[in-house]
Amino acid sequence: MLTVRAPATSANLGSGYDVFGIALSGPADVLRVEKAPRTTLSVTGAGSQYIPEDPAQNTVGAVVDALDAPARIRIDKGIRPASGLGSSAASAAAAALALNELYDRGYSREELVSIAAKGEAVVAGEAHDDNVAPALLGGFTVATPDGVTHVPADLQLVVCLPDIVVSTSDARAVVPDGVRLDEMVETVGNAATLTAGMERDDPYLVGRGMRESVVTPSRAKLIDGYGHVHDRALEAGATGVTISGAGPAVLAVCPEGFKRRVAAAMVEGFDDRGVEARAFQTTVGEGARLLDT
Ligand SMILES: Nc1ncnc2c1ncn2[C@@H]1O[C@H](COP(=O)(O)OP(=O)(O)OP(=O)(O)O)[C@@H](O)[C@H]1O
Ligand SMILES: N[C@@H](CCO)C(=O)O
Repeated sequence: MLTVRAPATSANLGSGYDVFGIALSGPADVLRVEKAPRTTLSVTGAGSQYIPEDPAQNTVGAVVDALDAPARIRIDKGIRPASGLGSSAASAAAAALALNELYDRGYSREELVSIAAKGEAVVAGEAHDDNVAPALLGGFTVATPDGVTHVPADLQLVVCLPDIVVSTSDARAVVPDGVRLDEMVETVGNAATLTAGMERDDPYLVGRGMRESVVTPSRAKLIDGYGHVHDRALEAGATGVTISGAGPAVLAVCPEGFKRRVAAAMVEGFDDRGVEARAFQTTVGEGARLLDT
């Protein structure tokens, strides 16, 4: 039997819609796999009542098929589904790493990204690499159709998860079909600033580079209290705040020593609007890894 931990991830980072992602040091999913003549699945933990145990409807099923690796799989969810924290991607990434090892398939982590993305296609309808790439590689990732670029990064973060459910498909439905040239110029500038900030572990550059004015404002309407929480986090010292993935989680980048007060301000901000929320004080973290059993 093999046990694998795969982390939550935060996609987009504002200016990198469908391209940027980071691994978080927590929370995480844990998968246990052992060889079996046919695949069976059991799911426990956060939001498990909403996650199908039929392999055909779960992100890990497509990974099993892609690696031709039937197994008895137990998923312990640390990441609530429909959170904006890459819940479905974490299970897919963990399955890819675990089954590759269990069946000695010999794929590199980079190659496993597109295999894990097949799992994401099961729930999202189309394959996005921006959560599975950091879930497998860790750090900051830039996923484009030409491949994934990986940058190790060291940043202090808070993610605040309100008690609201936003499915990725609903959040994609509100994204505008096109952008104006001035909006494109602004986004390119911010995305470049963010990338330079990741290279330098600079929370001020990263925070500034997260600004984005096309996708984020459209999606903010799906998250009760988002504008207020955004402002409260900045007042508390965050250098940048945006929607994590498709939401409803909200991501804040913090200078050293500010996470506690930013986390409290974000939870209070949602509470001001009558929404329960919990905050995770975290960092940019490593990708999926095998655990000793
Ligand atoms: N192993 C799995 N873990 C979590 N959700 C799963 C899994 N397999 C299938 N699903 C389904 O995927 C959907 C959640 O995916 P969705 O992409 O909306 O959320 P997310 O992964 O938290 O978000 P995001 O991609 O925005 O970070 C739910 O309908 C859930 O039942
Ligand atoms: N880039 C994706 C992440 C969620 O799968 C989105 O924002 O819709």
